[in-house]
Amino acid sequence: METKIQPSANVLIIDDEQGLAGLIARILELEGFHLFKNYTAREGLKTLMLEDIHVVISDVKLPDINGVELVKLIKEKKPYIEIINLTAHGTIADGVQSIKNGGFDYITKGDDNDKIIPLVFKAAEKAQLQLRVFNLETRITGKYSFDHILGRSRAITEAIDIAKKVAPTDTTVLLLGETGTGKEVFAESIHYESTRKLQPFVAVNCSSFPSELLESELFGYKAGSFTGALKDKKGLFEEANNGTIFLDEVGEMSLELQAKLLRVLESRTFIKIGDTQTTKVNIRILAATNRDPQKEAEAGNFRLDLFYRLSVFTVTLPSLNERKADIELIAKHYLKQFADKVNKRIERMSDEFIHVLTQHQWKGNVRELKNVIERVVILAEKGVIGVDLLPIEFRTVHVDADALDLESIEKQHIYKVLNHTHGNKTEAARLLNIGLTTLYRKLEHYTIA
Ligand SMILES: Nc1ncnc2c1ncn2[C@@H]1O[C@H](COP(=O)(O)OP(=O)(O)OP(=O)(O)O)[C@@H](O)[C@H]1O
Repeated sequence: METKIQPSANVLIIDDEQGLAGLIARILELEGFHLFKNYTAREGLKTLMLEDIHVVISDVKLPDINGVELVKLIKEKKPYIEIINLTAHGTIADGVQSIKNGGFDYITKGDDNDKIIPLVFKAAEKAQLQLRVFNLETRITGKYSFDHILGRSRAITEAIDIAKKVAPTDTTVLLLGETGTGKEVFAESIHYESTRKLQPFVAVNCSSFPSELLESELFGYKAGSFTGALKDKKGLFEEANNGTIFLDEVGEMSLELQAKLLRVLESRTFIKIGDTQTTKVNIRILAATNRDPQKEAEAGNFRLDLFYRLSVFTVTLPSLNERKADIELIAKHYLKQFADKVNKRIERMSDEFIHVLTQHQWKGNVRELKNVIERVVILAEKGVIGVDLLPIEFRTVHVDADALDLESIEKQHIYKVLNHTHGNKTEAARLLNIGLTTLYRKLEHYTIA
């Protein structure tokens, strides 16, 4: 069967070695693909944000993030992109994990060179189709609108209502909330429900760059302004022109950079590194922090004037512990999503499972819950999800005031010790000063998995 691609299919190669990657790039260019190349996962993720990439070919061994893990990160952000991992000879496990993480396929370096062209054609065709569907969904049904934010509790619906009101305006919004509470999800929804929705949405995590690098990322530079600045480079503020820029972890910016950000907020102008003139942009600024900005300002880590500018309109997102009523609904949603993804038939979660989820202290909020459900779906072998699939730290015993008989206390104590050893039974038996077989017998007796 003949595979057809649009001449504009974009392929990003992420590899810190020149050899094979260079060769693949040349071959693919001859086939009509448009090539992008980065040496680290971090640079690659940035390219993905700015360009309409269809296929990523990534080495597994990258200097910053493992290429197999990168598959997950890319799929989370841009599910329509197809990823092919380059694995080393004899590391089949990496290839298998890559596909489990949502990768399109993998290629063993050196062995599979003849496979690469047909594979990239197939991946590009699939990705282009997916991108078309994605764009339609996004623009027509508003997939990134507030409707996909999960939760019916008062705490979250109030936050949604406030954010919906500010979305169509051009006002700067500061999103506050613990890690994993959905600040980026809210920022996206605000953008996609604004008049700028067909323009770029650029998200920058300010904590993932050292200060000087963040400055050049945000503002760009002129050729010759420092060693290595071979040609002019646009910064992210310029890339986001006419659209929205989301500055995540804004509280992590250095004080010097905060002063420059203040200028952008006040006049929508900035000076590129090495430039003598100002550049003007038309952007909406959304920012987020999981710190208390007032306290940070008082401690001298956050400029007070910047804080006032950013907090013209704040939206505070509730932690998951403050909206426990939503836990079951969110868990169900992700259970279905992950089960569909791996083609598993899962009927329901047991009552005990839901109870344990509701009792848990969710430090990582929705992100943590989502990860737990993904793990549970991978491990599930039956249609009903039980607590035995949860990590050990979830299976703490809730002390019932009436249950003070010796057996209950022994059960609680075993749980506690297992928690302490992160599930390591040999270590737990040693601490309990009993034999391993005895521990197993007790675990079976008390139905502790
Ligand atoms: N209300 C929600 N409904 C559905 N999914 C959510 C919700 N809140 C968060 N998530 C999911 O949880 C994960 C983390 O969300 P997000 O990145 O928006 O959090 P964050 O507050 O920006 O975290 P951080 O401060 O660590 O950057 C994402 O996968 C997101 O899809």
